Amino acid sequence: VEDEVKRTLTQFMTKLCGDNVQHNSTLGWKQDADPCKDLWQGVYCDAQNMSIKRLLLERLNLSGTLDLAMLCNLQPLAASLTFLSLDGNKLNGGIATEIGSCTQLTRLHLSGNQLSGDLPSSLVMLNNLKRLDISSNKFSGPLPELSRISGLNMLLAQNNNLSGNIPAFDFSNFDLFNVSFNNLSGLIPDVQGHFSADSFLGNPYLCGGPLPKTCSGLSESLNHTQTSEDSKGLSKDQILMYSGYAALAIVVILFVVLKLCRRKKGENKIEALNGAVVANDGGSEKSSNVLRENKGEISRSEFSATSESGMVSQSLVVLSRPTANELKLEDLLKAPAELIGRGKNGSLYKVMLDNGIMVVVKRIKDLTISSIDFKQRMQILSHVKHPHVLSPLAFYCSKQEKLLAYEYQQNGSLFKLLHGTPKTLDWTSRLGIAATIAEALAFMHQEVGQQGIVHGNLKSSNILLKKNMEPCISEYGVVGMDNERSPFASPIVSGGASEILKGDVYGFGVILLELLTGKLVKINGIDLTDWVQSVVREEWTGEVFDKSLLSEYASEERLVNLLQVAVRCVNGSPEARPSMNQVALMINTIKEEEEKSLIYQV
Ligand SMILES: Nc1ncnc2c1ncn2[C@@H]1O[C@H](COP(=O)(O)OP(=O)(O)OP(=O)(O)O)[C@@H](O)[C@H]1O
Repeated sequence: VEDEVKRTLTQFMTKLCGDNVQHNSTLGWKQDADPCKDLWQGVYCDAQNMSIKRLLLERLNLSGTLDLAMLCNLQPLAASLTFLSLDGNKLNGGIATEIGSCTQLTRLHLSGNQLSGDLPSSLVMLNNLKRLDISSNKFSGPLPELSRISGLNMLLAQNNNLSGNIPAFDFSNFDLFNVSFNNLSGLIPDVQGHFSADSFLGNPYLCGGPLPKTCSGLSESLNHTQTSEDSKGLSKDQILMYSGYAALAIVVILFVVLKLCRRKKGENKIEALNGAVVANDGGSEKSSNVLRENKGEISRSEFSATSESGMVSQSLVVLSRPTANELKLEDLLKAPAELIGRGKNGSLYKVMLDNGIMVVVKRIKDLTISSIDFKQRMQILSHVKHPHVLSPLAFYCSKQEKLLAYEYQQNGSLFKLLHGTPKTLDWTSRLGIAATIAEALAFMHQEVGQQGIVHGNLKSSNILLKKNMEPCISEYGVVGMDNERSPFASPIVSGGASEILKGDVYGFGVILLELLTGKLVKINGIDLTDWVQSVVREEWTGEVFDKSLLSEYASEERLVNLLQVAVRCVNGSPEARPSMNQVALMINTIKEEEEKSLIYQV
């Protein structure tokens, strides 16, 4: 790496460290070392041309100043940097206009700092940007016209001080969008059913769907209110408007009270129903009905789906639209169900709905999790979408019964693909699955891991194959809902979060071993992990690999590279395991090498 780049990076880090002058050398960022060849923490390079691709400096207690101008003014860096993450530090400063020169950036993550000032309009020049996270800072001023960045699929800007209108985004492009708890105003552009009120809450002057507040007359009075902020007295219009609100509030309160009274009645019936279900669990096998008993007693209206995504209620809460738009608890109650699994976390039913859609319903076995925790967890998970993580369609929660509905994946699981017959999974597909799952898991760890929501039960039967045979992780966050020390019980995880995440890293390592060896996790009582480790110790590494991979001439070098990643993941001590982010990067490098070699072969 060129001296100029090294110098700029060390200066950039010195500024990030602020008063903590020792910090940059403990992170290995030394002028006399090489960022790509030596161990500079958080620096990831392109192995081919030794250029800096990613700077991932999350949660390192950096309390200095962010100087993006320094980084983006240096051509070689600006031309290579694709991912910059400084989440969860205590950085000051802002986003400099020069950010517009870092044109290769696909991800910019700055959440959880003390950054302030306006967002520069040069952000719009980042044509490659896909994910922007500036949440939980002190940014102010308007949102730039980010709608002009066509590939942007995530914008997290919640918990700032942003003002002005929301640009006219095409929300169908977004997996994640949140601007809640700012000072934004005006009409929300059409979200086309993609996001719920949660993404916009806490902006007193924002109006229109999906917020319950309509815009009629409000924008006008709002402009008026904002321009005459200093004037003490209320205008006639404002008095009218506020009295209108007061009347509306009274009507809403009356409505809620009425609803609660009616629901109380309904609840008793549901509890009775659940009692029957729980009691029936042991006996119901094939072609039973998940929740059929007593259904005659229940009137239709009491089971209508809650229309607000993520709202807490006794009825079915629909999380995923449009797939589950019409899904009602009643539909699940009356549909024929087939028991397809009884794992340690509960039973799994395949349910054919009236409209022909097939869903699976997981009945969570452990009922010690409180309904509040369960609902809260579902709320959080419903906002975190990744194309390779299966989101629940809906959930149901009462004291005695917790259900989760997912779309049925007819192509089965990775377990079946690897261990069923015929075995058809070639090396390129296995490497592709490993890379996709690693990236999806790294994403989930980044988005919800710090809140203690991990997969908790990662295994090949929980990796499902979608219609296009692409893999996805199912049942993310279902485990760990039970015991009292559940990470979720104390969302403020201090220092323990990464430990919890390392359980998933282990589970992922075992999946890698299954992909590489083609063997079951337990064969005649012998643990696959122990077996692989003993064979590798004896230096018979070649013996480990699935014979079918060797016979298709898969590169042994890359098999060994992937095995090394797997062995690091299943290390006995959690702290020695890499993070999922590091795992994803390592596997991507192996995959890129594989792809290059294929091009040469052609
Ligand atoms: N959405 C789905 N579509 C199709 N098959 C599924 C779906 N979810 C799970 N399965 C499959 O159904 C079977 C039973 O699933 P279940 O979750 O009960 O088993 P498990 O993973 O062994 O148990 P547990 O997760 O409780 O430890 C597994 O083979 C799994 O791959």
